[in-house]
Amino acid sequence: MANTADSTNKYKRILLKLSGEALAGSKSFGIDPAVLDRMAIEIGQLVGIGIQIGLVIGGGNLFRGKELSDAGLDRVSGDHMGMLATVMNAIAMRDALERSNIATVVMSSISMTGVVDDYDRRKAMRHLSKGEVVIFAAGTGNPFFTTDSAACLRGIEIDADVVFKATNVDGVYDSDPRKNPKAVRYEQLTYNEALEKKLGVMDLTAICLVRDHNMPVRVFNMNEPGALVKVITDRSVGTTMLETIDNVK
Ligand SMILES: Nc1ncnc2c1ncn2[C@@H]1O[C@H](COP(=O)(O)OP(=O)(O)O)[C@@H](O)[C@H]1O
Ligand SMILES: O=c1ccn([C@@H]2O[C@H](COP(=O)(O)OP(=O)(O)O)[C@@H](O)[C@H]2O)c(=O)[nH]1
Repeated sequence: MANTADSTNKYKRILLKLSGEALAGSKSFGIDPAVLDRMAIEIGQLVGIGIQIGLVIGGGNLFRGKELSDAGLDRVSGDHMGMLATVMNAIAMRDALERSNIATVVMSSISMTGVVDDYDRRKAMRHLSKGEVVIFAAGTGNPFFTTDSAACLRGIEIDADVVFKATNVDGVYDSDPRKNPKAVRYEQLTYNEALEKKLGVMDLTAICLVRDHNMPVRVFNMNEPGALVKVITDRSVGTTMLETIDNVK
């Protein structure tokens, strides 16, 4: 793993996963420019304190392969559309970051010459080392995967200290908090517990990947202003998924 930075900075390099839905804000489809700008400002605050950021953005605000397939489309075609949706979100985020004067590169798992760069791990590492934000678009490039898996994969590849999954709930609960108001949030949770209990906050493929490579994951709510800086500086925010429970406070 990348070395942690000085004592004021717990993390040197992170992989941040934003769901596509988060970009839609209060709308059910598309991109809310105000949300994009808020996220760009928060990402800029982390860049400002020297944290290197790899970003994976979902596509659920535009297309999801499973939903298209439920509506009658071929699943692989639907997944291709879902991956292209993540590229559109990545371009929108690059635009917002660059308007905030944050150097940003989009690297796609599916070639799109002249629009975004191809994914190349070594080039990505060089951009990150220079303090540029790298947005990894088009998921893993393969159908039947999710952008959570892509985030875990890229996080491991770029030697991130941690994968942050920004979502619309406050962390991982013992059951779905949107269905069970009495659900209890975990502060920490082992990968195996999440797998055994089939906790639905992240797909099982992604959890197996982080477990096998011992990559910590922190799940937190991005809907409140300042959430990103808070989760970086306060370890009690959200839920940390890791190999064994760590009692050091
Ligand atoms: N045990 C759980 N803890 C937390 N969230 C859960 C759990 N089980 C299911 N969920 C659901 O997971 C969702 C967050 O996952 P996310 O990937 O951001 O959304 P989506 O799957 O809609 O793209 C929440 O909206 C929540 O309802
Ligand atoms: O490696 C990947 C990543 C994503 N997708 C497709 O892209 C869609 C959008 O990604 P996701 O559902 O993970 O977005 P999020 O829920 O995070 O917004 C998925 O539903 C899949 O159809 C895919 O086929 N392979």
